[in-house]
Amino acid sequence: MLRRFHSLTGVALALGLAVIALTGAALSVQPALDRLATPAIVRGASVAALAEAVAARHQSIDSIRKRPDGSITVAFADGDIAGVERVDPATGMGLGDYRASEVSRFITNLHRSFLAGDAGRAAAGIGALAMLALTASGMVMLVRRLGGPRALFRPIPGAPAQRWHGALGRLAAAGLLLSSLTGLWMSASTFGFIPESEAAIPDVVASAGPPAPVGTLAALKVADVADLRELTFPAPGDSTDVYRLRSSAGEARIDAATGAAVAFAPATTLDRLQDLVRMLHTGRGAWALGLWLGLSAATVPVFAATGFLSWRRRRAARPRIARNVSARSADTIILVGSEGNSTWGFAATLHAALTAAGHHIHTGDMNDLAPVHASAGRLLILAATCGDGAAPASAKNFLVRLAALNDPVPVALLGFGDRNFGRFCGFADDVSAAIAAKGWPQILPMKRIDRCSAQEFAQWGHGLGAALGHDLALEHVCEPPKTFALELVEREDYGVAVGAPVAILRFRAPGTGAKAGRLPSFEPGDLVGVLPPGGPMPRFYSLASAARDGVLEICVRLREGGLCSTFLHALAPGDLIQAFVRENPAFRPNRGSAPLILIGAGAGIGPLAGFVRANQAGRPVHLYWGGRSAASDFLYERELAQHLAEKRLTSLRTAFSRGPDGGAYVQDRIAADAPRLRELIRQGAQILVCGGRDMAQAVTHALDPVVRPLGLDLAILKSSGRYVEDVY
Ligand SMILES: Cc1cc2nc3c(=O)[nH]c(=O)nc-3n(C[C@H](O)[C@H](O)[C@H](O)COP(=O)(O)O)c2cc1C
Repeated sequence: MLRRFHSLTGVALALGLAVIALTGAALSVQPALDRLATPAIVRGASVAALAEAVAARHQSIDSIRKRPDGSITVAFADGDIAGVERVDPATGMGLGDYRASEVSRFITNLHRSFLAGDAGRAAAGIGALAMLALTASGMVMLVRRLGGPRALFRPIPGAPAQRWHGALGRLAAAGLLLSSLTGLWMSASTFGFIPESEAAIPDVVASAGPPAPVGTLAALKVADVADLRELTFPAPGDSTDVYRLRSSAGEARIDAATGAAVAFAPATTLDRLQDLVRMLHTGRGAWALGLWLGLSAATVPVFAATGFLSWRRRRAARPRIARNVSARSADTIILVGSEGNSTWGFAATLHAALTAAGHHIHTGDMNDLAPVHASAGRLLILAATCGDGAAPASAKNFLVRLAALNDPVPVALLGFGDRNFGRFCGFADDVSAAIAAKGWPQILPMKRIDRCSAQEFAQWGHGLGAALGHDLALEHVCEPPKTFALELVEREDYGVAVGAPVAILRFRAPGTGAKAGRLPSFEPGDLVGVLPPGGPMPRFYSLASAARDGVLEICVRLREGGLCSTFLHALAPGDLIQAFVRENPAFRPNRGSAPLILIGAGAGIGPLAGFVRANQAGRPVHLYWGGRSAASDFLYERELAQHLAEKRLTSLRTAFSRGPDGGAYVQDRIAADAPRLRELIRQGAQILVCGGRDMAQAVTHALDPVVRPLGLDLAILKSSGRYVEDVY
């Protein structure tokens, strides 16, 4: 709901908001430029002295004014010549004619009203309201996505556009909130929604005596130029007229003969508030604030672009759900937990079949679970599993939200997973346990779907139909992922002598010269899905290279009876495969310069070697890796030696299970290095683990006593993104 509002409002108003923000950013530079161009006003100079100095140079003075840019101007008449000049606030010396900048006036009008009068002013006001709502909703979404306010400064997962959108949001939110709130106030004030100041100054009668020199008037002697807004002189020759002094303290009438303040209306709280809001919006009188607001505003076009790209990407990746009614009017809610979107395809099929059977269906992310869903008759949850039994992206907050719900709803839960993983449908199991603990009624027992099986899905559909009292035929046709061709250009073979063949395979896009294809964008740790001939389901491998390396590199262990690994191991240079890339932002080094501890075994070294290769900043990187035999399967041996020499890799600890000294495992090296590792973790190190499940488990056992003395445990490190795994 919130995301829908944020996306649609952002997409609809992007252009208008970009105009307001860019003109605002341009205007924000003005206070800093003014500060450089205008002599500073030093507290302590009296208005009387300034007026006297100015009066000495002109026959008649209309007014002395402090402009919003901080300059002091004088409107004068010398015989037939009338004009406005800038003066030095300290001496009253003339600094030349005052002329407002046409450019600045144009930009101001564009900013305030799109050059379209009152209608434009109203549109600008609506723009300020939209900016406020977008900033607030964006921050709420980011906090939810990262797992709470304390996690707000964690690395943001997702595609580059999404990451930029969130990261800029964190930087610019405070400035944008301030600008939009104050802008909204000023708009409301323009249209009379905020009452005018009620302070009224009483009518006065002047003493009508001979006017005294302006420099001698007592009430002007105690008025400071720093507080001056405007001093209007009495009309020449009219002895009943008075001086009118507007200052930050209020408005006064001053007798031209006696110099006494004959009337005074102090500034009201509303006046002061108006002044404060204007200063906070424009930065006038606070140039550093102005620049900060301007920088925040300048990010808005980048927001518009990255937001639009993320929105288009989401729309393109997910099947369209036709006739998706609002949650409030639905009798059935379908919630989807998906990382790679295939579960969304199943949800679309289920949505269409139930709608055709006469139901009113609302389908959304599992993350969107809300109290309003309890008013629907039933909840159907389709939950995929990613990582090692972990929640997929669109379901990361589900369990927390579920815990906060009280009203029971009948539920049917369908898990999507792959039997080859250790925790088959592990996340759906967690959801099932949480629902059982709440005591919510179950429409059907939980079912697990292996590798997107359309038959198993259809069977579940029959069961659901029976529970609902009508037929339900779920005929789902799995959309094959869009693949591209890759050509093997190089392979290195290891481990044959120790009975564990592993190959490093390097691919590039086929074609040469002008016909050369381009690799899609990817980073080490992302996944490549390979479709083996005759196998409908892709097999995923972690990438050891980045697209900028010019090759797509993977490390593949030959598995007995493994369709895909057998296929890949049989490839010769020049052979083609069909593949697609899937981002895996959860398994990446955090940004920054904190040390990295990379731990892996066997083919798990692939992405770790990629992280080392990508370390151009000389960040401390420590690699722990386990193989079978140094002579047979020391993967990347030469490359790692070079990285050590180039300081891309700080240290390398290897363990070989068939070593001459009886053999050791990577967890043994960790245990032996406990003090060093503890110090690195104390310095904020991030740990990235890649390899088989057993190795990963042994590593957690070895690391636990390392981190405990620091008052940490692996769950804490995991929740803050400092312990991440890619386990298979
Ligand atoms: C990186 C990765 C990790 C996975 N981990 C598991 C797992 O731990 N348990 C499981 O049953 N399935 C696992 N799977 C399989 C997915 O759950 C399965 O392919 C599912 O259909 C994906 O649905 P989605 O495309 O909607 O995300 C994993 C898939 C990938 C790509």
